[in-house]
Amino acid sequence: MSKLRVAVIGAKGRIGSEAVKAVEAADDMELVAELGRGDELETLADAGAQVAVELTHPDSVMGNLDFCVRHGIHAVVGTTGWTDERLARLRTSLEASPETGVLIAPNFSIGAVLTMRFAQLAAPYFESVEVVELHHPNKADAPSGTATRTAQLIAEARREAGSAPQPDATTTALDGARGADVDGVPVHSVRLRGLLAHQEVLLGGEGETLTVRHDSLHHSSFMPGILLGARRVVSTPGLTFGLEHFLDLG
Ligand SMILES: NC(=O)c1ccc[n+]([C@@H]2O[C@H](COP(=O)([O-])OP(=O)(O)OC[C@H]3O[C@@H](n4cnc5c(N)ncnc54)[C@H](O)[C@@H]3O)[C@@H](O)[C@H]2O)c1
Ligand SMILES: O=C(O)C1=N[C@H](C(=O)O)CCC1
Repeated sequence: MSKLRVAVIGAKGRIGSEAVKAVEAADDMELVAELGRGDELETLADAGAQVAVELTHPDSVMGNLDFCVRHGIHAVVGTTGWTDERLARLRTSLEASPETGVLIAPNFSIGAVLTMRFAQLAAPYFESVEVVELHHPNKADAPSGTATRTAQLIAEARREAGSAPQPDATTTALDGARGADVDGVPVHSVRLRGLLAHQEVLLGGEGETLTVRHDSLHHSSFMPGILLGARRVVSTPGLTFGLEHFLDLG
């Protein structure tokens, strides 16, 4: 069977360099291009890439995806900073290339995907829910893509269950003290040397609390998700948001 021809954009970065090694080590894949900042995107087409793994920066991702979609190159995207407006632009460009698939995964680690699912399940059963995400200080965006998605899923679950607004008697607060408001869920961002990517979802009810915590301790935690994404995206046209759609979580 022929190998899947995979390119990595952002190949010299923290996660990109790990992705290069993971693709090289995968028996069913061939690494056909490694692009860094300033490299010509035409290289992707010249190399015959079927899938581009996009791991760059929120300022770069839209241009890179625009090229991929226009050239029918499927994409697996880990870069964060997604807004409704950006997603709408991407959906519009995909309409002109209906056979192309793009997977955007706020987090490729199975533990983080499960954290999101557990939080979503638990959220309607507790009065209070807050998200704390903790990352290395070189991260460009806050809150993290994972925390933003987690908060959105929590808010959706609470809306569907008809949950009351969260109790919060705060009338005086320093700017930022109560975190960012994502769909009514407070999200707090910590940036600390020594950390990689961590998240806690704190849930509180009468006389009890529940904490769901996930820690990515090494970039290798993201690799099985990236490889799975590359294998699946080639037969999944259109936009898929979240790795959970490629996992059988029941
Ligand atoms: N979804 C996930 O599971 C996951 C996990 C880790 C990181 N990330 C995200 O991936 C992105 C990269 O993270 P990082 O920690 O590796 O950052 P990084 O700064 O270490 O690496 C990014 C690399 O991309 C390069 N780059 C920037 N613009 C480019 C362009 N136009 N073309 C080619 N290369 C370009 C940079 O020079 C750099 O080498 C961030 O958005 C981060 O949040 C996602
Ligand atoms: O290191 C990063 O940057 C990460 N970004 C993603 C996010 O914003 O959620 C995933 C975890 C690592």
